[in-house]
Amino acid sequence: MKISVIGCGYLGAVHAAAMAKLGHDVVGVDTDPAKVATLAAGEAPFHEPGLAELLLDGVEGGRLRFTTDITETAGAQVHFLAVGTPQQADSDAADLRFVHAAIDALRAVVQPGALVVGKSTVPVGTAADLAVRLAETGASLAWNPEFLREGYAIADTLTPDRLVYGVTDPGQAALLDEVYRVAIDAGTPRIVTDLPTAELVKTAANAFLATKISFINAMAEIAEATGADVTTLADAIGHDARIGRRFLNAGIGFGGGCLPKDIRAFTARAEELGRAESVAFLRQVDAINLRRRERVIDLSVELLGGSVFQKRIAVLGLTFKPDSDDVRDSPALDVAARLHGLGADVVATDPHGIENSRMRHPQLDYVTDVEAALAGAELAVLVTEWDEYRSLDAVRVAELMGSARIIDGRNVLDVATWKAAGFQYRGLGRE
Ligand SMILES: NC(=O)c1ccc[n+]([C@@H]2O[C@H](COP(=O)([O-])OP(=O)(O)OC[C@H]3O[C@@H](n4cnc5c(N)ncnc54)[C@H](O)[C@@H]3O)[C@@H](O)[C@H]2O)c1
Ligand SMILES: O=c1ccn([C@@H]2O[C@H](COP(=O)(O)OP(=O)(O)O[C@H]3O[C@H](CO)[C@@H](O)[C@H](O)[C@H]3O)[C@@H](O)[C@H]2O)c(=O)[nH]1
Repeated sequence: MKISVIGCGYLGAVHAAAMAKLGHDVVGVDTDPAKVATLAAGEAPFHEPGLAELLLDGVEGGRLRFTTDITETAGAQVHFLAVGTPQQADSDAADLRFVHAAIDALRAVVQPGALVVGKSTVPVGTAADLAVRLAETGASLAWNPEFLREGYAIADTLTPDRLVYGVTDPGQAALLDEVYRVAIDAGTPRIVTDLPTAELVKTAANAFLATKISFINAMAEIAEATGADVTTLADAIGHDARIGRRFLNAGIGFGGGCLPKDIRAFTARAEELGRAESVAFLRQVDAINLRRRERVIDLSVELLGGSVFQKRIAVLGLTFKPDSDDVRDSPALDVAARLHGLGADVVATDPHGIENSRMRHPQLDYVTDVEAALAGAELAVLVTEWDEYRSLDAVRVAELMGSARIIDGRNVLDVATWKAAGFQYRGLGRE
């Protein structure tokens, strides 16, 4: 099938490459010429395991190309919309200007009978507005929200947990079944519903995930006040299948290009709908999450005897999670910048996040080698749980550092081992 993908950032690049892998004839469109040049060369513009191989395979196989010219999408039967929906600069609401620009551009080229399929995360009600804007073209609109996780994006796209179609007629669902034939034949559950439900499924899923993380981080705050251990607590409640252990890892909290902005946009949309109280708890979810970053700063001050000023601190991790180079709303980068702001001599390291961090915070010192970051540091702060930081040898780290102090901002180190190596250890909600 001929498919176009409008917007080839994180979601769009992965989706285009995956659609080509499924045998479709795919053209990806983006307004950023540098990104298009990279993608057209079969290279990944960001770090995502497996993406580069998939892109190269598609481009060399002739099933995948990229362009800045939207008129090249004219023959497509299905146009996926994957442009960004960031938080507005001056409010919590989603900025829909890229969605509107893409729909306006598509209006001029889309053929009657074609299907435009929204994948971006949008406030509930957006799709119905867009359908009206498209009506005169003879094309129709469906919504097919995306649930991929960075770091697992390829597998999540090729073999998703579920497919959700928001449609206005059964023919749209049949066409989407053809797009996802491989997953459908493999038994992937598929939920066919209306436009607002499909939009809301996505928003609700991210709100739930964020709430689960803030719930365990709230328990971490109580654990800190009582000497309880939040990791043991998570293990214990997680054995209850109704609760489940996943997404109960306490630490410095959630970041990234999705959960933080999506819960804020949901709150803003609920206010517009006159339903502010229904999701008022999401303000608490956000506040708990941001307080965990403060906690790392407070612990740093405490461990360093009352001030971080001119103290050398090694910050291990910059990305919002491992296996990604994404530093959008990253708690790790935020902690590094705040410590620097307090006058600490911060040396930050990350396997893949330095380039993107430097663009946002050029004032920080970055080193690629973790041992170089640790050398002579008075405090180490582990804030992204990359495997190479989880597996650090405590005795070797103690030798490298001037003094053995560590904050485990992701609760991934073995407390007994680090204490045995002489460390003053602080986790979040434990020890
Ligand atoms: N990143 C994820 O893991 C993920 C997962 C699920 C859903 N989402 C949602 O998908 C959407 C995209 O997220 P992202 O992380 O890929 O964002 P992104 O910022 O990485 O990518 C957006 C891309 O759209 C391009 N663009 C903007 N306007 C355009 C236009 N008019 N025509 C063509 N291209 C245009 C930009 O140049 C950019 O490359 C958001 O709504 C996000 O919430 C993202
Ligand atoms: O127990 C946990 C689990 C996650 N996190 C943090 O939560 C954030 C988000 O993690 P994750 O959800 O794995 O990353 P994303 O790639 O942002 O994926 C989320 O956002 C996407 C965009 O909407 C959705 O498609 C995904 O389903 C949803 O999981 C990261 O900072 C993690 O460190 C925790 O602090 N504790």
